Amino acid sequence: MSRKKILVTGGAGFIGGNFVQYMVDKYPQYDIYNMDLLTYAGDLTKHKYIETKDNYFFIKADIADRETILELFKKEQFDYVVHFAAESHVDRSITDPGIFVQTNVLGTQVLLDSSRAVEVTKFVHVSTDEVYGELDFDPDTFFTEETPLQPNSPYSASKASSDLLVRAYHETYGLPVNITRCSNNYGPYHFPEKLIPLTISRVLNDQKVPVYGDGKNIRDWLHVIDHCAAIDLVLHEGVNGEVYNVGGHNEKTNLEVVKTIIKTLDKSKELIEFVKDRLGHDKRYAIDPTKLEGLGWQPTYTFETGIAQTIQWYLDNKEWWEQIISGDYQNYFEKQYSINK
Ligand SMILES: Cc1cn([C@H]2C[C@H](O)[C@@H](COP(=O)(O)OP(=O)(O)O[C@H]3O[C@H](C)C(=O)[C@H](O)[C@H]3O)O2)c(=O)[nH]c1=O
Repeated sequence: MSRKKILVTGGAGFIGGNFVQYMVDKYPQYDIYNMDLLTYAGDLTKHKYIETKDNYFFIKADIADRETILELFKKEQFDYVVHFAAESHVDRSITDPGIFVQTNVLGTQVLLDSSRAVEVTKFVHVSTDEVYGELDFDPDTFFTEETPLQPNSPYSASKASSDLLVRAYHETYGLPVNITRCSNNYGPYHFPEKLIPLTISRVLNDQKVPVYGDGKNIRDWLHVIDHCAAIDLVLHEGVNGEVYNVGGHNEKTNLEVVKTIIKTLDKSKELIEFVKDRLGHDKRYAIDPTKLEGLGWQPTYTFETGIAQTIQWYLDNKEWWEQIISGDYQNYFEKQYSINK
């Protein structure tokens, strides 16, 4: 039997990158193709260790480049596609929504057409709980797979649009798909524009941490490795056409998260700086993962164990994030900071 070919889009990013490493290690019998455009959030230095492995391949390409992608699919005849590639930062979508439509919506449609052309065995579309909109602060309410889509930001609207295209390709053409919708991920290689790595890196450098609004917005934190295990499970066991929510049952206010990091690093709360709120800032995300648990998934990290491991990782891998924050990122941060001031 020939070896299975798995295409992972966005495998130079945070979640996709962790997934590529997870799959290369776990499945020597699969060939893992990491396809990424290497935009500002993509970096290959994280893959040094797997680059020497026989079952890892890298392709630089733009998912929205129809001709190139279709040609590539015809040449490689991928068996499975796991689609992470996306513009993912909500703040950036508020200042520059166009690229989110181009990559997240158009790019997904190109991949769907290409997957149809070579009749892939499975297309897993990695999405987000933000497509459901926001919950209020009632702790007994959760997003389920039946919650209507009510995205609020240009980012979540672009992800909801791509989810609907994936659904439509299943309904119309019978493409074997799954959609996964995760809560907020954290862990190694998280790009420092996002709350947790931004806080860790700034606190380590004794710099102020901007907290939007009153800091009471709630996110449900999921360790990236638990997320990778969930996607692996859905890839192999997911029922075609189904959506699976992935959440860690770790709801925290942003202020709790920031204070935990400051305390763990033994720094002062004076570093917290309350700034203007994000436009259309969703109040609360929380996921009911019962359906996925039915396939046998359980998170292995609590927020407490996961954040301790993550902080330690950032302490041990200063070189990785220092090289990022000293580049173009600095301009981005200053611009964003002045918007929020
Ligand atoms: C960057 C930043 C954020 N925040 C607040 C805003 C949010 O309430 C919370 C987390 O923000 P972040 O931008 O890290 O993540 P979300 O906007 O929740 O979205 C993230 O989780 C979902 C599931 C995805 O799908 C997104 O791709 C992913 O970026 O902290 C601050 O208070 N200060 C800051 O400097």
